[in-house]
Amino acid sequence: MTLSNQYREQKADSVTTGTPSEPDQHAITDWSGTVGDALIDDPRMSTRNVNVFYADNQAIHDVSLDIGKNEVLAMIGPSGCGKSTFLRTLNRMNDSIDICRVEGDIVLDGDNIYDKHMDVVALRAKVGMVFQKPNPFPKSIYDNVAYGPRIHGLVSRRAELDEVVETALRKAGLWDEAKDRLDKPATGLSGGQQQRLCIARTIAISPEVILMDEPCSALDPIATARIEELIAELSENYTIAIVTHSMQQAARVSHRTAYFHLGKLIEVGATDKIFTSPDHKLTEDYITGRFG
Ligand SMILES: Nc1ncnc2c1ncn2[C@@H]1O[C@H](COP(=O)(O)OP(=O)(O)OP(=O)(O)O)[C@@H](O)[C@H]1O
Repeated sequence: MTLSNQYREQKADSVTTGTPSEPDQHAITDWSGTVGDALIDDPRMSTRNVNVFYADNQAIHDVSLDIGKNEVLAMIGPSGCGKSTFLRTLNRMNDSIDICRVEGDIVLDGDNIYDKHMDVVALRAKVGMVFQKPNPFPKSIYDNVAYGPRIHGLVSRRAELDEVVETALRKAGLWDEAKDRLDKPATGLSGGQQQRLCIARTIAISPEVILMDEPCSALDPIATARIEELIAELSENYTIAIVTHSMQQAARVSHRTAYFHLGKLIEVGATDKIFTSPDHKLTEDYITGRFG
């Protein structure tokens, strides 16, 4: 066989199999389970043997992970590894995707959140979510924050509602900037202020857990720093799980870090350890920038 024919055959082979002719250094070859401290004592939320499918495509493989009380857990990993999919299972946001199927146990306060008797509206009040792009309602600043307490019937009198709104805005670090314009449209706030408003909206219904899916990706460095400070303050009262593409951000804000790769939870541990001496080669390759 001539060299050029050999090359053509190799290339055809790599195209039909979808794999490069060199072995993929980042494939998971010797899978023997998650490395590190995925399970902890007295967690706020527990997930066991979670598998997630989009039709026939399995996006999450057998993930078992606990999230502690007053803990900030960062989820990192290359694009498409399943971070957002896993995060969204924690308050059943995936329910809105017809082709999505979740298997396994996810427990909050002793209840499996996928139990058929689970009240999903009540669940989402306990497990709130902040999205990548700030998404205030087209209403006033006040009404954005008051919306949740009103629909969940948490307050009966206007004075009580005023107090809930003020407390949530204070906790979200937005009170001083917003107090003189509470009746103005929320869409008039800057991007960073809108994201803090969305955090205030989440806090206003007293959740136990706050899920954050790349909450700073649409923000400038100053607004990002403000949200990161806020995450540290909020962790005194809430459990926070955050998906981030920024390893610096994960290192700055989280107590524990979970590294996902091709839908598997490769390694979990104290953030300092994950970023200085990870045990798994794939974690090391990712945090040292060899891929991702
Ligand atoms: N709505 C959907 N329908 C079908 N497949 C989906 C859907 N959402 C995600 N997936 C698939 O699930 C896998 C994991 O995607 P996911 O968005 O959870 O990854 P990710 O790690 O959060 O990625 P990124 O960092 O790029 O946001 C990918 O293969 C993706 O194509």
